[in-house]
Amino acid sequence: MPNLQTLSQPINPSTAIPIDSLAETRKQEVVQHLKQVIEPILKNDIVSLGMVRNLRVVDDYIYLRLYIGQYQHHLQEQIQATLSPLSWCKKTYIQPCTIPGVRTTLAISSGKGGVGKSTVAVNLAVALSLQGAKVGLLDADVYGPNVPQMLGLGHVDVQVIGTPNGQRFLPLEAHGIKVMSVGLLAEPDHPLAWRGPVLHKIVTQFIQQVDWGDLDYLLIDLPPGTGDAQITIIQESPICGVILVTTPQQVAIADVRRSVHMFRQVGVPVLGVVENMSYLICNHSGNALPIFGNGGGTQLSTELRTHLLGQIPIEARICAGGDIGKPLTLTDPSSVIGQVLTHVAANLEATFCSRSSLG
Ligand SMILES: Nc1ncnc2c1ncn2[C@@H]1O[C@H](COP(=O)(O)OP(=O)(O)OP(=O)(O)O)[C@@H](O)[C@H]1O
Repeated sequence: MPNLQTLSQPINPSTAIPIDSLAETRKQEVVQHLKQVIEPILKNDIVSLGMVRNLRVVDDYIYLRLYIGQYQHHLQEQIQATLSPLSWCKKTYIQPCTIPGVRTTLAISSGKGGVGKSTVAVNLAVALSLQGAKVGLLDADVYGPNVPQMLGLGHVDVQVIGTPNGQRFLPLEAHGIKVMSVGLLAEPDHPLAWRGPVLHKIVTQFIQQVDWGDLDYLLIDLPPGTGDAQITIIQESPICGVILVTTPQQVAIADVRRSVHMFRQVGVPVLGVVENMSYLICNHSGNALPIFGNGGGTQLSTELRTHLLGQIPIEARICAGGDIGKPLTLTDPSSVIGQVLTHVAANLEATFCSRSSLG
């Protein structure tokens, strides 16, 4: 183990190189080596994919967290092999972070509340499921957990079961999608008044302690914004990418910009932006009316060099579908939201294609 005392000494007398600067140089060297490890399905290196986090070099030892899905454990051996030529490195400690049974974890996020993040999450889960994927939806929106209602689930007591790995929450099921929500852990109609370390502990347990079985995709519906809760969830989950939801108006766009910077700082790839409530089709003229402004999603995706994944109109049936627990993508896949999210789901399948390429 490294001599932790050296951390408090700014100078290594033998080399006269400041310890901090030596560690930083070594860290950069490690990063360059790690960039040679390519994830075979995503065809990109594990650093750019945000799979390596909390990388530290202490003395002659390397520590890192590796955020992986089920079936990516082989990357650990590759990392060890890639780092073995570093002559100064006595040992690499890899802490694998995974959600048991889950191949691909994706987050749905928004800069501000009420823009339709949960609506998109629920309908995207349905679209993926209609394409044959096994899908789970984790409603981690501690400020407004609406997913159970949007999928027609009333307030049911969550069952806890014993597994070889300890006690686990049993997810509910709706329309073929496995569902777990922070809202189910609280009294109905009561706010979830968790803050600081308590919030951190509960959210961390919540992410790790659900018995999902085998899933191709776990979608995490994040709380809106860039506060403590979001950062904890992002840091504790093996999220492979995030889809941001916004409305076209400038205040919403400004908040999404902040979110994108947060994700990039933590190293989570932003897959693209879905613009919701983009326009309203006028019953009389049939024209598209840009109620919340025009071009915000396009402007944002150009500015932040990310993709505009689709534009969803304001439609009463989307709202009604959420209220009665029957997502419009399920009841009318040819609706605009159905088409947009089917297209997004097909792109996700093409990118993460877990079923076709892995056993
Ligand atoms: N395209 C749309 N057309 C009509 N109504 C919509 C549309 N998208 C969302 N809604 C409605 O807007 C409301 C807010 O949507 P939703 O709960 O999905 O937003 P959210 O961003 O997840 O909110 P929160 O931040 O509170 O979690 C809901 O009543 C939903 O049915």
